[in-house]
Amino acid sequence: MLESTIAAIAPLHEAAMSDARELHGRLTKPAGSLGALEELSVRLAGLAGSCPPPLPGAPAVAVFAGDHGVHAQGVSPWPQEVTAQMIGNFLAGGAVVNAFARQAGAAVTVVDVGVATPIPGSPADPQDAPAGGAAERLDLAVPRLVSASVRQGTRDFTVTAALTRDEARAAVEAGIRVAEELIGAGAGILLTGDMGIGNTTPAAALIAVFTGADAADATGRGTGVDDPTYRRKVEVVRSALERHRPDPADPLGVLAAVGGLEHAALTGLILGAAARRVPVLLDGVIAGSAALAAAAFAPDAVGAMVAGHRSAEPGATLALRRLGLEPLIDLGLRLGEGTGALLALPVVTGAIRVLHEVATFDSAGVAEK
Ligand SMILES: O=C(O)c1ccc[n+]([C@@H]2O[C@H](COP(=O)([O-])O)[C@@H](O)[C@H]2O)c1
Ligand SMILES: Cc1cc2nc[nH]c2cc1C
Repeated sequence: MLESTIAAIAPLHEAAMSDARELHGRLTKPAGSLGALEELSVRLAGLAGSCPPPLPGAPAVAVFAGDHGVHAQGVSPWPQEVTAQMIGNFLAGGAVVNAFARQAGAAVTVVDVGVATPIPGSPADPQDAPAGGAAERLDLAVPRLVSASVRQGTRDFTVTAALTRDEARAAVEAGIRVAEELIGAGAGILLTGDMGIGNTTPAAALIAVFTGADAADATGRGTGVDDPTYRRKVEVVRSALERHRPDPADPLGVLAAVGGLEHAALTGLILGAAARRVPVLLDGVIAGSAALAAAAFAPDAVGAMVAGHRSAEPGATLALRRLGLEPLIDLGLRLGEGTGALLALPVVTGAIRVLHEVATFDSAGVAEK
């Protein structure tokens, strides 16, 4: 499934992009006056293979959740149980992602790919929970839980590989499956979300591997760690890179060695969206690390990616720079959950709406310079 998804990812459609550039030149605005929105709309025309590209109807945010063996190294001030507790909060509609999703009109799907403790309000054994199944229709009112657990948290990658290659592949394929379900249920744009106490540590390790950055430059303060914890976090990332020496040309091996289940699943979501030529709006540093893995699997997948925002986490900027993506908003957010992507959604829709609705100089009778 991973191989066939990668094989389906193709370059942007050049003719649709030149049509979009030409149309921009005829719309009633000075050329280039919509800044980055113009190039974004051109790229989305190339992704859709048509000009104008479709308005991104039925937005869907997928929040992938997992726990991390490396949490045992004291890299986060928060207890691991908060991952499961926050899932309970997402399902009850009480988290920031829910507030922003309601504002944006986006459906919320929470995907357990590897949570270590019981999810409040859910069957004790996630294996007993009903399988996610295709959402018949995207329901905006009720957040949905998909149980796709690969294992209950990763192993501590300062001791051994976080995942086996088979586990990493299962998580990537779970993400591909979610992309296919959401697109099958009518989603015109996917948004990435994540929840996992400790997950900024594997994100930093992945970003260091794929960009070649030093551990100290790729590592940030996550939920807000103090100086001693930050120094320990940098050393944890550095020692994991030295222990595993992951090969950036082998993304599955990198995800297995120093990744996380939600990072791997997000990689799959991005690949699944790119294969179906549906845009995927990236949230913060965890999405950035997954996007690097997706680009290592399939360089053309970058054509489907839109950077929602610049997370305050320094690795996010390194990842976006490597991918050649400019973030749409830069508000110092570092929450995750998909919040930055949701805030950026109207910017993406606006960029496309211009190509649908704005009059030309000719049709509006406005004189050109
Ligand atoms: O999205 C981001 O860039 C981001 C930056 C810092 C923290 N987070 C969130 O905070 C959690 C991880 O932080 P930490 O300090 O436990 O590694 C996890 O649930 C992420 O969704 C997310
Ligand atoms: C409360 C809390 C909410 C979050 N949302 C995403 N990551 C999070 C981490 C914490 C600690």
